[in-house]
Amino acid sequence: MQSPKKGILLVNLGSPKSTSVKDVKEYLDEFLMDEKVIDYRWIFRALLVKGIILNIRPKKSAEAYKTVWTPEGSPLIVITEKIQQKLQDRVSIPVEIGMRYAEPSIQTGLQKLVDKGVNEVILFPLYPQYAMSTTETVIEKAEEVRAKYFPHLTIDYVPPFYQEEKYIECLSNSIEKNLPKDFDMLLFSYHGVPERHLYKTDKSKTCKIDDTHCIHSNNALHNTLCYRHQCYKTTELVRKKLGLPEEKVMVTFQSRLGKDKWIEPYTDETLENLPKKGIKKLAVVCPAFVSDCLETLEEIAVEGKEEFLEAGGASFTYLPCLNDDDEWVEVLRTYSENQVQNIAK
Ligand SMILES: C=CC1=C(C)c2cc3[nH]c(cc4nc(cc5[nH]c(cc1n2)c(C)c5CCC(=O)O)C(CCC(=O)O)=C4C)c(C)c3C=C
Ligand SMILES: [Fe+2]
Ligand SMILES: [Fe+2]
Repeated sequence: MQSPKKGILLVNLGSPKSTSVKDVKEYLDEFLMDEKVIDYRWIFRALLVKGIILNIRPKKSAEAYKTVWTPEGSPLIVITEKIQQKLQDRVSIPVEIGMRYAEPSIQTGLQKLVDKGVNEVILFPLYPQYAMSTTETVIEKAEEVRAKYFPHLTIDYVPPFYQEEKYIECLSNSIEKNLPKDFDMLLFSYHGVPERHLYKTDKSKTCKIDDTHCIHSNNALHNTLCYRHQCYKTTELVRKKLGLPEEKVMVTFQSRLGKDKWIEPYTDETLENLPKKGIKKLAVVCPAFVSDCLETLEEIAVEGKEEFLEAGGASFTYLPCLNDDDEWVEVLRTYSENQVQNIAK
């Protein structure tokens, strides 16, 4: 038998190769044809994605990507690489990255680890909260790649860390560092998902009761797979850690696509309505994302700010994601270490 050699694979969502319409189209094709993202039967998904979305969206998305692109590439990839380097400096085993969509893919990342002699992988999906369109599709893809190309590899998955003590502490510290002294509300804007996705993964069959059930549920079967529950849980733990009153904190969901009902309240509608309710000084944080990306830098920090100020808001502060913050990298090291002892340098 081979002696075990461990390695870490950090997995994030992925970005297009470049901001060209062709590359954005190729990326969106792979992303939106994933049945865990658009969960229609293949024929209906293909009609919607290839027949409609890919004829309209790539041009608009490419323009949006151009506004956030850095000389080194997509912010999401560049930041994930920085996290990789910093984590590699702290552990004695190889660390690689893999993206669910586009390159460097999960297959590329696993191959790099295998080339370094790794036969036991700790795969870390960089999503604090579980969703069918994030954690679940990453695991499914990694298992597919493992079975096809690396049948002798063992993969351990780091579970969603939405309520883990060290993560909550780190997120709270980062918010505290960037939060202005004077603000009326701290808005937690999470990436949305179609409401139907919650029902699909809910083994307890209780999500359907209503939103408040999801938020306050103590049912472990429900809570481990309910994205809505986990977003509210992260928020509540951070709110308490920061000592903020309930009325100064709100949860919303951003980035919806298509005509289906997504989980509410929607970020864009809320940004328009808050000034009318006397909320003039707003701070916004996006904890579904560990690294800044198109959805935070363009949709929230630029578009969201504009919407809020045009609706009568006075100030809008976007609080950055954890990115390659040292305390966050240390949290990643600790959680990876929980899967395997003695990896610290
Ligand atoms: C953080 C968790 C994410 C969930 C949940 C999620 C669900 C989800 N997303 C789409 C559609 C799009 N998302 C897009 C970008 C995007 N999404 C996430 C994360 C989650 N998505 C990230 C980190 C990014 C940014 C990627 C980057 O390169 O910076 C896009 C592409 C951009 C655009 O055209 O607007 C789409 C489309 C669906 C349909 C969905 C749930 C079903
Ligand atoms: Fe998304
Ligand atoms: Fe739920």
